[in-house]
Formats: sequence, C-alpha cells, structure tokens
Amino acid sequence: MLEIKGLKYQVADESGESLGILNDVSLEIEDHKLVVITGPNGGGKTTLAKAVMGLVQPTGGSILWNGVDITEKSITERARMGISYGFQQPPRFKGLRVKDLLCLASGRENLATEEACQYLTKVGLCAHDYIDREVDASLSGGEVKRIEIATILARKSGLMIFDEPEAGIDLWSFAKLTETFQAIHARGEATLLIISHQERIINLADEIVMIEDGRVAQHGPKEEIFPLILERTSAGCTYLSQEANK
Ligand SMILES: Nc1ncnc2c1ncn2[C@@H]1O[C@H](COP(=O)(O)OP(=O)(O)OP(=O)(O)O)[C@@H](O)[C@H]1O
Repeated sequence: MLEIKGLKYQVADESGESLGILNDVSLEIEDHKLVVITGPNGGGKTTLAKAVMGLVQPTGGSILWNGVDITEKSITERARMGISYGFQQPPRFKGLRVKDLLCLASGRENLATEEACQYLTKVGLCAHDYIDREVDASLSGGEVKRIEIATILARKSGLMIFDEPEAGIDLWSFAKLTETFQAIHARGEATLLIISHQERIINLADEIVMIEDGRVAQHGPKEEIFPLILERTSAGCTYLSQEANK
C-alpha cells in the first residue's frame, strides 16, 4: 500500500517568497489498484510522482510504501523496494543498446533475448528492429518513451509510476500500451499509478485522483470522479458527454 501523508513541497520563487507546489497532499493507494492522476497543467502531478520515486525531496509530510517510511530513502533504495518511475520525457543513454537497458532493468545480465523482445512487443515496438539499437538521439521521442516503458515492465516492480505514457505515442502503439496496462492490472501484478490526460487511460482506472494547485481536488472511484471531470471540461461538448455515459 502507498500512503502519502500531508506531503508538502515548497520552493522559493524569484522574489524569495515561498511557493507551494504540493500543499498538504494526502492519499492512500491500495495494492494492485490502477489509479490515474489527472488535472490541469502545472497542478503538481509530476512533482508528486517524483516525490514518491525520490527524485524530489518534499519539504514536509511523509511517504510510506508497504508500511515503511521511505521519505528519506534514496532513489536506489526505493527502486530496490519495488518502485519504478517512467519520466514524462525519458533520458537517452548513448552507448547503451536497448537490450542492455532491458538487462539492467530486469537485474539479469543474461536476460534471454526472447524475454527482452516480449517487453518491446508489449509497448508496440517491433523487437527485431529495436533490440540492438542504441538508445541515443537517433531514436524518436515516442520510441524512447516506449523503450523506457518496456524497461519498467522488465523491472517487474510492485509500484509502477508512468508519467503521461501517451505522450508522443502513435495510435497503434497506444492501443497496445493500454492493453498492456489492462493485462498487468488484471493479473494483479502491480499497483499502477498513471499520470494522464487521456480519456482511454482514465477509463482504465479503478480510481481517479485529480490534482489541482498542489492539492487533491478529487479522489474516488472512476464512476464517481470521471463524470465530475467531464462536467468541468466538456462544457457542452457532445463527444465528451457521450463518452461519460458509456
Ligand atoms: N523546483 C521548482 N521551482 C519552481 N517551480 C517549480 C519547481 N518544480 C515544479 N515547479 C512548478 O510547479 C508546478 C507544478 O509542476 P508539475 O510539473 O508537478 O505539474 P504537472 O501537474 O505535472 O503539469 P503538466 O500537466 O503540465 O505536466 C508548475 O507550475 C511548475 O512550474
């Protein structure tokens, strides 16, 4: 279980005034749930996810994973405890091949090529074309994004955090990706925390958390929260209203 208690992240703005990026965020996410975090740009979603991974050090509050306080633990310690995070804009690794990255992620030097290829297939990449490619600037943004998601799958973490996995991904690969999320969820393999603005992904959720102005504006079952979001965003748009009623 992931417990976030009164989390704060404050920075000093240009004039030295304290600026609250996360303002007392509290959340409980039960094991094996698929939870989508959504909300307006700049609301604090990525900061919250990075705080869970240890990429941002909160200025107040605490984070517990399976009952253990991880607030002061390093990124490596958290990774060892089964938490992984996929960046909104993943880094590239010049000199490393896709297969090397998958071996590193899985923690097995001798990861079988067949298994490595399966992870690539799950994110809609043709394994044959990519397995030996270098993860450098020659790959497109969408390709790097999918390779990074494949490494998270290979890591087999208990808590998988994906930051806008849909960004830059074509329709076909996106369909494959949503299938993969659904399959992980159906098999109860991990808790999935997905930051997304995409209706198809929001539709996969057990629960939706809406973050706005660094606060939890809404949190509850999808059936309860999705119509509220659509009410606010559709403003009479027929298509979105129809989606809400599906
Ligand atoms: N270290 C920092 N110093 C100053 N401002 C910051 C810092 N980190 C984040 N912010 C600001 O905090 C706000 C929240 O950022 P964050 O990236 O968490 O939002 P988000 O909800 O993920 O947005 P988006 O939907 O656009 O990805 C933004 O206005 C951002 O510019």
